[in-house]
Amino acid sequence: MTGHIAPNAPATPMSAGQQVLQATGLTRRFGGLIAVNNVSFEVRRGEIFGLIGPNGAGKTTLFNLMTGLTPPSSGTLTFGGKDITGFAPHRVAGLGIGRTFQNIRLFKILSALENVKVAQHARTGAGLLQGLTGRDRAEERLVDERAWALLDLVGLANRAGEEAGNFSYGDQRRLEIARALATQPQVLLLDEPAAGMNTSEKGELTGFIRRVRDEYDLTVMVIEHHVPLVMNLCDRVAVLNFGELIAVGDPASVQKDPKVIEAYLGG
Ligand SMILES: Nc1ncnc2c1ncn2[C@@H]1O[C@H](COP(=O)(O)OP(=O)(O)OP(=O)(O)O)[C@@H](O)[C@H]1O
Repeated sequence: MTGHIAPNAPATPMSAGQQVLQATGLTRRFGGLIAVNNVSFEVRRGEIFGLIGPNGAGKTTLFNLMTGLTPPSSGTLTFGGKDITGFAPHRVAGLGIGRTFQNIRLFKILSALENVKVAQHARTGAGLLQGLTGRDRAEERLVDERAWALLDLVGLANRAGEEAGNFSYGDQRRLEIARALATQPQVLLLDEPAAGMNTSEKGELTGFIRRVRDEYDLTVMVIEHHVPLVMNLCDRVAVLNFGELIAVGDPASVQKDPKVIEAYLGG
């Protein structure tokens, strides 16, 4: 593939299986509600790490804590051994943690290609206008080449000129992933990537996420309600319930855990 984007170089080189992210006692209160309660876990380099739990369990809040969108009430988060607790979203993104959102956040009136290009310029510090007009020709050519490569990866290169708002949910979610990859992450956080997808799109998602992980040398965290997909896709799964982490482990053991069955999976 041409125009492959090298992932961010970590501050300290990390090898497969080594811890990339570490949450220690992460807690977030909203008034009297504890949305995330003293959560500790680690994510290892190269793994696909699932996050499941009932509605309102705190999954998206945990992603928001990990990407700087919401500051924690207490606890710490390290990335590649560096303490990033309380860092603003642009700093977290700049260090190499990219994400997609549960509610799709594409620029609906921009084309697929423009959406990816804007994200690349956001990474290089240029604003939206510069993102669309470019700063110099050499850089613009590189940005263009990378954007096409990303659209190719997510299967949308033949629709590069179409407005994002016209795409199906499944295509919009794939475009969001291309846009997140344009920020050159080492870790990619996917918030409900299968939401709104039809059965065949869901069926293709596992292979697609694995391919993206392999091709871009990523670590992936994924929130997903579709249990068969999570169990098939993930190397390890964490389960939240009322803000608390009630289980972490490989899919088979998590599925058998009585606490998880009672809270989420049902009898
Ligand atoms: N900004 C906020 N202000 C107040 N309460 C919030 C805020 N964000 C989240 N909450 C509350 O925190 C709890 C956890 O919400 P969160 O969205 O993280 O859960 P979730 O597991 O992602 O749910 P879902 O599966 O439905 O998306 C919920 O009770 C929610 O209402």
